[in-house]
Amino acid sequence: MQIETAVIHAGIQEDPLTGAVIPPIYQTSTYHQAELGGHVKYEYTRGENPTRFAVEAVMATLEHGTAGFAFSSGMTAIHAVLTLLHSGDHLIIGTDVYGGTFRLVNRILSNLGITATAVDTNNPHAVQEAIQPNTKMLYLETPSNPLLHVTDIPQAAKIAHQAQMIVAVDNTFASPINQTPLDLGADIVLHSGTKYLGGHSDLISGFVVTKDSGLTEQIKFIQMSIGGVLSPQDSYLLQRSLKTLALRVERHNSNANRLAEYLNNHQKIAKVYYPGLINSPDHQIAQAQMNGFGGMLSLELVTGLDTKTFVESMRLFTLAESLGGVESLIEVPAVMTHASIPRSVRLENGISDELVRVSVGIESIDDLLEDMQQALAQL
Ligand SMILES: Cc1ncc(COP(=O)(O)O)c(C=O)c1O
Ligand SMILES: N[C@@H](CCSC[C@H](N)C(=O)O)C(=O)O
Repeated sequence: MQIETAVIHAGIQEDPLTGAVIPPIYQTSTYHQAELGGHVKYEYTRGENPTRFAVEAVMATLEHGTAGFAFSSGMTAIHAVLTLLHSGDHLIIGTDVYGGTFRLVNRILSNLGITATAVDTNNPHAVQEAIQPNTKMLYLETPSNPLLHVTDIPQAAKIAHQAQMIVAVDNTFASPINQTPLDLGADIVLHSGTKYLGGHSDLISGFVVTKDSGLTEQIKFIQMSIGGVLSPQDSYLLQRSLKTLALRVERHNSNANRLAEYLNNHQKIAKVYYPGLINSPDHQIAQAQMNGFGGMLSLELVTGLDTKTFVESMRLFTLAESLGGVESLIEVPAVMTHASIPRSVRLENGISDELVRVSVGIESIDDLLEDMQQALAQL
């Protein structure tokens, strides 16, 4: 089944009670047991809920896995994956990951005896050198937030697997339409479902997808034990959103490509970060492992131009955190999404104070270009 069909049909079974073609919202915390200990599949909603199961099944299909797990946020999904690690374990993580992931690893996991080394995950020597006898996981984000760096997943996974490490990939920026990491060697794929999967900036959610039965059992146990599951209402909304994922991402891709080309040739722009640009250092790898280059780009203005005036001059691009919704957003990572990373670390990793990140929506590209043009003209 092609992915454009899977987003609509995967995981859908007619409701056995009514024949409803859309999975109903089972807004219940618990289920009647006909006899003591006599439940078959559904016992308590933290563990089992048909509406959540339906969206989990779609995500497993879209990511080419065997099991999906829906969480109340992307951070809860990431936390569930990192809970596979135990005290004394070591983790290798990309230098350019979402600020909240950095904070979780460096300020929460570190208190639990789990250590981490941040490296450029696209540098095989750096990954190899960071491996310690107790290294259990390689955690990648590709394309990365906010610099859109691309990691060669098969190459990184090969090195990690030689050392018996688990490879987890945050696929939020790509979405399963543009990239399926499990096909490229990853063991676990995870998402902030708040972004492209939800697609309408109206809910917070997270997903984990696995294919190995051992990892599936472990994540299932962690999800049920820690909780943080996606509610039935949000599971329904997410499932509804997924039906248009392929269409939306196609438009995000083409709008971002057009905008990146425009900005790349603009005299007031010093640098554009977008893997779809032929002059991007990430272009070749992106082309090899992605079906589309995504709807996210970052830029830097030429020295001396005021970033604040620029972002505040936008009319259609809303100044706000988050990404992946139908509407275009703009933000400054240093003071917004990545403010939780200490400045020195941020600068060392290439995230300047002036970096601007753009989430290109699905509006008319002509209107988006016009808005960008008028904002740049203010400088
Ligand atoms: C790449 C990436 N992963 C994970 C997260 C965390 O997701 P959430 O905000 O849904 O918890 C975010 C943003 O928040 C993100 O940008
Ligand atoms: N203030 C929040 C930051 C949310 S960032 C949301 C999203 N990942 C993005 O990159 O836009 C926090 O500190 O967690």
